[in-house]
Amino acid sequence: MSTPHFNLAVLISGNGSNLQALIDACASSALPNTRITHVISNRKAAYGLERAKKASIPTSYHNLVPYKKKHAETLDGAQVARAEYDADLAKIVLNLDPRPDVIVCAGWMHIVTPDFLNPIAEADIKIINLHPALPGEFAGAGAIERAWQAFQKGDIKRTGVMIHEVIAEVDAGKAIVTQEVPLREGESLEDLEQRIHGIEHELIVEGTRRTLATIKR
Ligand SMILES: Nc1nc2c(c(=O)[nH]1)N[C@@H](CN(C=O)c1ccc(C(=O)N[C@@H](CCC(=O)O)C(=O)O)cc1)CN2
Ligand SMILES: NCC(=O)N[C@@H]1O[C@H](COP(=O)([O-])[O-])[C@@H](O)[C@H]1O
Repeated sequence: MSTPHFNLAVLISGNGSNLQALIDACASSALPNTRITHVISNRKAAYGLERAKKASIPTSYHNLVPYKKKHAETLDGAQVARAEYDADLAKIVLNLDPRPDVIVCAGWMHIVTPDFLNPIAEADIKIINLHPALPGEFAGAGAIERAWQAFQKGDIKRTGVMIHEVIAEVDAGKAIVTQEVPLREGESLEDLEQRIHGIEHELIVEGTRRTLATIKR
């Protein structure tokens, strides 16, 4: 096999089914000459860590709680803790060898601040995120359920999935790829979630591919 030209670091917080889609894509022609060189989770119990280990991908666990405890008595402690956590997260990424070309947030449930984004941008590392909604809609956590509830109220007829660039404002970065998902009368939230997850698994690979294609070697 030719030496991979592109390195990915993947950030997760949970099951890791989107990470698995990327693992499988790197092993196929879907993401040629590309490898996942590190997985970072902010939750110890994230099953995605097991998926990474099964694929022999190095992992790191980086949790916010020790930072919150350290600054519990600090003025604006929550903000200071988050800033320190994010700065350390950037150091973890920048100390990786090989350094990633792209960081993929695949169910990463932590809002990163400029304390993370700025050092990453200075190192010319791109960062993208999977979000189960369309640009400008349902930003933040719980997007699928919020869209399903809006459909029940008759407010919308479709939702969607996007891969977008990560900026300080949550889920507001430039869309790289989007796909609309029509909503169906009588469909349960669970069934909608399954339908959307299937689309996510395809879009996270396509969004990563398009991002890698912009990298000048
Ligand atoms: N600065 C940015 N950070 C992140 C982005 C982004 O676009 N800009 N995307 C998110 C992913 N995400 C939605 O796609 C998202 C994840 C988590 C949250 C959130 O409210 N997190 C809470 C903690 C929730 C928890 O721990 O269960 C928080 O960070 O306080 C909103 C949106 C990744 N980060
Ligand atoms: N705001 C981001 C967000 O809500 N992401 C959600 O996290 C899940 C992660 O699943 P996974 O751990 O199985 O990949 C994804 O299905 C996605 O909808």
